[in-house]
Amino acid sequence: MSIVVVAAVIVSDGRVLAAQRAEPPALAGGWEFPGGKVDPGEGEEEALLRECREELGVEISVGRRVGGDWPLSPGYVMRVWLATLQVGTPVAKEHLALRWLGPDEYFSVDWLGADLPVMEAVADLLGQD
Ligand SMILES: Nc1nc2c([nH]c(=O)n2[C@H]2C[C@H](O)[C@@H](COP(=O)(O)OP(=O)(O)OP(=O)(O)O)O2)c(=O)[nH]1
Repeated sequence: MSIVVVAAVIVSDGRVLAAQRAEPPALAGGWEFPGGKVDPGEGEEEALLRECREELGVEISVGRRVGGDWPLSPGYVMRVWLATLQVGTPVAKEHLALRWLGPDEYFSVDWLGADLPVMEAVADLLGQD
């Protein structure tokens, strides 16, 4: 069984939230979607809510799933959901920086390798709205 990493694509006013990793050194500086590993005994949606609270200080509503299992390093998969803000404004508690990316900026940050295809799928999904 792979370890599951959950990630939220928070969409607000047509922009998506990107977060710049602070660690580990191999990933620091790269951009990702907020999230993290599901704890033992924890549900995936529960983990997503917890990570957004811990990392951004916000409450989110979880929307539709983006794709299936996105490959990370061996033994890890990432599952991704669209989300909207319910309470609060995101603050970078654990990231180096946050950026809201409009449609013309989706590919303007240095996404982690695993995240580039996710951003492409998100662009397709949001472009259909
Ligand atoms: N959260 C997140 N992690 C990603 C993304 N893309 C990507 O390759 N990863 C990788 C980086 C990490 O190796 C792993 C997620 O681990 P994490 O460090 O964010 O998880 P966590 O908050 O539970 O961390 P910890 O408790 O182990 O410190 O997945 C992404 O978009 N979001």
